[in-house]
Amino acid sequence: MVRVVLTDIEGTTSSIRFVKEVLFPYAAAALPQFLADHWQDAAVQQQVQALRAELGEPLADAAAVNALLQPWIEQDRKHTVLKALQGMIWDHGYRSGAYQAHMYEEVPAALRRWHDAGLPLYVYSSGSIAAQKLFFGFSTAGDLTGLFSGYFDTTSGGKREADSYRRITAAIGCEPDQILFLSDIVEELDAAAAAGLQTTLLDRDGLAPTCSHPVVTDFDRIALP
Ligand SMILES: CSCCC(=O)C(=O)COP(=O)(O)O
Ligand SMILES: [Mg+2]
Repeated sequence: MVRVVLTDIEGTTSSIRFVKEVLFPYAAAALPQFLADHWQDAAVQQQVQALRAELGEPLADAAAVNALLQPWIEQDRKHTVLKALQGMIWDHGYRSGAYQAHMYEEVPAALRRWHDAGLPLYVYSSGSIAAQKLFFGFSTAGDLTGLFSGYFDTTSGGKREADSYRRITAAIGCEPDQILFLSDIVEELDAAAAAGLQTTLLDRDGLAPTCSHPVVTDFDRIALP
């Protein structure tokens, strides 16, 4: 019996295209100036320190960090530090009205329906928790953050690792098989299933590979209220 819904964002609630063609280019263009302007900020220095500790590189100035991260944006690296910095940069874009986060048409009503039926809703995305809150706060369907009970990002672990789903299950405080995880990536669903979660693949383009998970094209085809 499903008691909790845990959803991915990119390719699941929202189009991959919005993330890759709007958010990532905005972050890439703004990153050099953002790092220069906010180099002394504690939140930025915390991320730079994490990079130095991981890579053993001096990363002495904003230009060095920018040179490191630009290829990571290009490669869509799901690195926690990159995701944290992207979230800080997107804040300005959302608040200035440069863009709104895309939602597939049926998603807001389905989320509201599930929420109103008493199902707690959670997000698990590679985007930072701050970026997730912005995403649902400034969406094409308005502010949807009131529908969610919590958010998880890669500080809980990578989305293709079963242990991440075990940590999330413990944080939510229910049995694993009471959680339905929604994603467009088979490897993420495989990891969730290995941790005992129920799973459903969102196949937005009808191109999904054969897999062991239930497959639907949109949220209205998920067997929930
Ligand atoms: C919610 S922030 C924008 C999306 C993002 O940066 C990202 O990496 C999306 O990854 P997901 O795990 O939602 O596929
Ligand atoms: Mg996804």
